[in-house]
Amino acid sequence: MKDRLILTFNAGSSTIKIGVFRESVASAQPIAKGIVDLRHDPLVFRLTSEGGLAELPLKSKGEGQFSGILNEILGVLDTHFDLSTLNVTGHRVVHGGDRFSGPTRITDETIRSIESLVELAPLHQPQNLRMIRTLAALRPDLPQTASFDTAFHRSQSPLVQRFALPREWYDRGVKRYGFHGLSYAYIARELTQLEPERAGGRAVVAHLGSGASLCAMEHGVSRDTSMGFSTVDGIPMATRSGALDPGVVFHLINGLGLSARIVEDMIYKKSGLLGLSGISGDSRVLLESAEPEAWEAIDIFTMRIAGEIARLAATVGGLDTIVFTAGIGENQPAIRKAVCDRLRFLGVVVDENANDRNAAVISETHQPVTVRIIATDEEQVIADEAVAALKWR
Ligand SMILES: Nc1ncnc2c1ncn2[C@@H]1O[C@H](COP(=O)(O)OP(=O)(O)O)[C@@H](O)[C@H]1O
Ligand SMILES: CC(=O)OP(=O)(O)O
Ligand SMILES: [Mg+2]
Repeated sequence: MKDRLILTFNAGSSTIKIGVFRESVASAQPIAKGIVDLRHDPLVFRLTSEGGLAELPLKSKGEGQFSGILNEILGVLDTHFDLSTLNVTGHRVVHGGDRFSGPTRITDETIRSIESLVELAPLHQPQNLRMIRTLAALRPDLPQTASFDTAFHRSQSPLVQRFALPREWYDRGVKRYGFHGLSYAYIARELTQLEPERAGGRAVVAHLGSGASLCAMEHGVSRDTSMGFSTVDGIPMATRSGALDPGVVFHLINGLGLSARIVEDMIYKKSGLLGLSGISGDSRVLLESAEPEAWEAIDIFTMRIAGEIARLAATVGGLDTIVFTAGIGENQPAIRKAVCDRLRFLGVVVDENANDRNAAVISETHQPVTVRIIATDEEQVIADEAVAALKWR
């Protein structure tokens, strides 16, 4: 049988990640990965495959030229793989609202539903849609599927999903949805492989990337999460504030007369590590910096993460496992240690040697809480879901 290829697109707040997979009976087999960091100028497409790493400069500039970027990426991929054998393209779509509790094949009608959720995820949803539309224009006969970040959290109870607002708003969709679900689904799968009996038991997973959130799981099932209605809730991130007293927003808009758009832009794009440090939203830069503001930003970040882990442990009635994942979680020992040191009172004790080596288990043996590092793979989940969604029809 001729190879059938699957392409995945994951447009996050700062990067576009691409996966190339071969369809197989068991699951999608990865054959290449690519990334474009939208913060870089000029843009470079870094493609890793069996042949090694290729760094390919792109002509299109910045986020404004999204279709151009996508066109160039497809051109590059076509020279490496035979895209005529492409069977399906799977997309990460950040917000699925109440409508989508699992992956779906994309139709004009699903596009309209995804579009109606743009306001709820302004950093992501428009990019996800542009990807889908550009591909539909370039390859109208190619099936496309959507995998939703919100879907994994549909197992949460109304106790967790409700805001303490008048009840009618919940019925009108104003509730806590949660995000990074594709990453959490992957980690839940890995925990099940590692511990088939209990899948980590009562676990808190810390997905720390440019966007960052935490998820409390019981045996691999989502029970609570730090991101709520939108991707700005929870802990501070690279450029997002995280949870903020709504009184601050009223003050800025009603008291100081700033426009809602300016305040929104500040909260999503100029706050978090970037706003606190005044230097960078990239934790790698802050950890290298000698400026006190850089260290204060990191201290606030790790304190808020530890606080959220303690809250999430209360939702699931204790803590057996912490998992660190995504760019920061997988690669930055200093941040993991600072978080864990604040959680000693819960039985979290880090083995510094293991932590410095980014080992798979970084807690000391015979401690109540196992602390793990697991590299996440949203692309694998998108590819597997794409194959499944095609079969359902
Ligand atoms: N070795 C590393 N490689 C990539 N990112 C890293 C590394 N160490 C720390 N990071 C942090 O992780 C962030 C990217 O994480 P990632 O999970 O790829 O995020 P996203 O999907 O939101 O773009 C970067 O902004 C950076 O601050
Ligand atoms: C939901 C979200 O914040 O995604 P990302 O981390 O990819 O920006
Ligand atoms: Mg991401």
